[in-house]
Amino acid sequence: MNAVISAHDLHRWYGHGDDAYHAVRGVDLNVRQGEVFALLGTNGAGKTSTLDLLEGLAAPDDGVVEVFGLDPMRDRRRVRPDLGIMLQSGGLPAELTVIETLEMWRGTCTHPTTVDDVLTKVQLTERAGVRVGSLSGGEKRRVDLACALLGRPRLLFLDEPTTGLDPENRRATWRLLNDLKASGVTMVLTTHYLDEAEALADTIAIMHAGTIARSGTLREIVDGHPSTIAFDHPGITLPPLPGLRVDGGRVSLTTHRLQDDLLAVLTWAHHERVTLPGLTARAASLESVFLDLAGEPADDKIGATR
Ligand SMILES: Nc1ncnc2c1ncn2[C@@H]1O[C@H](COP(=O)(O)OP(=O)(O)OP(=O)(O)O)[C@@H](O)[C@H]1O
Repeated sequence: MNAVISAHDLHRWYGHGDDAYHAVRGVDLNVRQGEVFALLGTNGAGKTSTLDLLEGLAAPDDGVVEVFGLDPMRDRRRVRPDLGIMLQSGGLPAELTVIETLEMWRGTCTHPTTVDDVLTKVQLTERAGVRVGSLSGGEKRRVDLACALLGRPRLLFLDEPTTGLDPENRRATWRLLNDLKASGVTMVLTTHYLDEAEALADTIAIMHAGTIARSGTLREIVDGHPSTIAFDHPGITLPPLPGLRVDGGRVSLTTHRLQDDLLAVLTWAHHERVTLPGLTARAASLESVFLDLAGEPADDKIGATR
C-alpha cells in the first residue's frame, strides 16, 4: 500500500499523576496517497489530539507515526514544506487585512503559489482589503483554508474545515476539496457533519473515547451495522421474532435482514388485523452507526493514572 501516513498504537496523555487524561489510546491508521480520510467522533473523542500527532505538532507518548516515511516531528524540516495545516481556530491577527495576512503567510512557505490563486480558490478576492477582525466567522474559516493552501501542499490537514460556513459556502469548499483531490492532494479532515464525510471521504474512521471504533469505506461501515424496525405496542401478543424488544410503549427490532423481518412484521399485523402506529423501518446509515457508538460508555481508562 502506498501510505502517506502510517500510525501504529499511538497514545497521548495530558497532565500527570491523578489528573492525567488518556486522550488517545492506541490509534492505528493508514492514509493512502491521494485519498480523503475523514476522522469523525463526538466532542472530546480525541480527533484533534490525534491530528496533532500526525501533523508533528506534538510527539506521541507511545507508538509510531510516519508521514512520507519520516517522523513528522523529528524530521519536521523535511516534512513541513509538503504539509498544509488548517487548525480548528486559526488565531490570525485581527488587525491585518486578508491580503496582508496571506502575504505574511506566503513568506513562510518553501514553494508557495500566489496570493491571488488562493484568494480565487476560496472566493475571497472581493474581501482582500478587509481586516481579518471584520470578517464573518465563515470568511475567517476560508482565510484559514487559503493559508493552508498557499504552500501547495501534497498533504492537507483540515480540522473542521466547514464549521461556521453557510450551506452555499460549504458546497463551494467541498468542490474545492474535490478539485484538490483530483489533482492528487491527500487529505485528512475532521468534521462533525456526517454528510461532509459521506460526500468527500474515501475512508472514514469513527473515534470514540480515544480509540478508532470503526473504520473503512462508507459501505463497509454501514454494511456491518443492523437496521431497525420499530412501532408502538399494539396491545396484543407480539410476533415470535428473535430480538424483539419492548421499551416503554415502543417495540423495536434490530436486524441484518431488514426486508425479511419487515415482511414478517407486516404479515403478522395483517393476519391480526392491526395497524401498527408509529411504524418505522430504518436502514443502517452513517448516522445510526455514529449515534450507536456515541451512546456506548467509554471504557475504564478515563482518568487512569499515567
Ligand atoms: N491541553 C489539554 N489538557 C488537558 N486535556 C485536554 C487538552 N487538550 C484536549 N484535552 C482533552 O482530551 C480529550 C480529547 O480532546 P480533543 O480536542 O482531541 O477531542 P476532539 O475529538 O477533537 O473534540 P472536538 O470535536 O470537541 O473538537 C478531551 O476530553 C479534551 O478535554
